[in-house]
Amino acid sequence: SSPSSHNREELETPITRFQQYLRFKTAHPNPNYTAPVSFLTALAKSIGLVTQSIEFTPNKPVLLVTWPGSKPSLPSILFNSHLDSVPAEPTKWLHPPFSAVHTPDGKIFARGAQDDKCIAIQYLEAIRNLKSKNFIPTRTIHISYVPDEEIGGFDGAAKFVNSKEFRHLNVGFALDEGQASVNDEFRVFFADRSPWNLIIRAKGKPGHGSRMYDDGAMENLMKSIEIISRFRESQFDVVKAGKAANSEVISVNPVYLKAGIPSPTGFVMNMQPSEAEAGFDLRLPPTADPDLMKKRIAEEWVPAIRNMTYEIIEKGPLRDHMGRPLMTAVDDSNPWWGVFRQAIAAAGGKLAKPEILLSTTDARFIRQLGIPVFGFSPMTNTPILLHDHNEFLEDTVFLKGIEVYEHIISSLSSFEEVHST
Ligand code: MET
Ligand SMILES: [Zn+2]
Ligand SMILES: [Zn+2]
Repeated sequence: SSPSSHNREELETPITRFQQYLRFKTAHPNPNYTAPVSFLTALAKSIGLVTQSIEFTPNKPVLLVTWPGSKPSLPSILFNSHLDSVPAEPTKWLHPPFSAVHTPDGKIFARGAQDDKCIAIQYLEAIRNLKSKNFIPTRTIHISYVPDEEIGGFDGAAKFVNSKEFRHLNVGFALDEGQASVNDEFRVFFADRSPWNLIIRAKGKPGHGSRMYDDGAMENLMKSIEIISRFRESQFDVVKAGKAANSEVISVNPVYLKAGIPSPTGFVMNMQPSEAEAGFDLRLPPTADPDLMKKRIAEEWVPAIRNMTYEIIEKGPLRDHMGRPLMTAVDDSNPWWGVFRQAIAAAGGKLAKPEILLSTTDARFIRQLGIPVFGFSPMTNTPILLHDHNEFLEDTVFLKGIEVYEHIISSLSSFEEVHST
């Protein structure tokens, strides 16, 4: 090869490959999927892995990377990550969010550094290292890179897991993204909370801004907001009293308000509008009763007598194919739990008590099939910055994660005792 390409190879490291992947503009509402899929395909091929790109929705590819095992009849292990990112507000960042600046103190700044482009590259780098140590997997290892997780996954993971292609993978156990840990213990997640979007629309009597009267649209909406705030406080109090983790209660947060009569300078100030709308992000832990929640919304939060309508958009399943809450067992009934725990120990890591994830991932679609899944992103001593400004990951944490996945991949793929799921 030419001297310049030789130099380039020497300059390429796991960190620079991570930076390259971070630079693709994968933020919604217009994520670029083509470029990162080409990049990952080339990277996987350079390691000697098999790749396949499938479009279940036009222009929304799922990239599947495979390392065949020596006993391909055994259920396989799947490592999932999503290609897309949430948007970033560049003016509020120290470094441009898609520049992947590596600072002298070792931080790599980028939207997606934690959520979840780190694991995308770590999976491949771990396999590269295992291959160079001549490790032969027993079970087949698959990596999936899916689109649209951040907007619900319906054109991504949801379609993928319900495809014949997915059935043919014969997945016995899967890992998906987790969340950073602020201390030195790795966190592992056995369930997600399920997201609901609640939209409340109020109608009411319009009138002069100076008048106080009943049944105005704003008045009606504000009453709902007050009642919802009290529910929010009751849930938060349980957390503050130390009786439950944040992820074990029902959260509800207002995410938008829409009302008022626009004027060239802002809003008309002396008119009470006849329509008002508010949007809420709700998250239900797997133990929550969805019917009770719906009754509460209908009877307490948005009673029809107050001239309001509402819409609940359930963004994903709450129960599996057997009607059970979507939770992966973290005891001896799940043999993968022991294998996973031992792999973390072998990597010199400490594991925190298994948790429910505060937010939501594509893992819920895989769990719905009855396949055990853990959420796991190896980031210790790291502030939790997903969806925040100045998202970063430290180089040493990223590199340690590769080592952790080497242990995980080798342990899981060598585990032979479970012959069916
Ligand atoms: C609304 S589906 C999940 C999207 C994103 N991962 C979240 O937790 O908000
Ligand atoms: Zn994510
Ligand atoms: Zn996210």
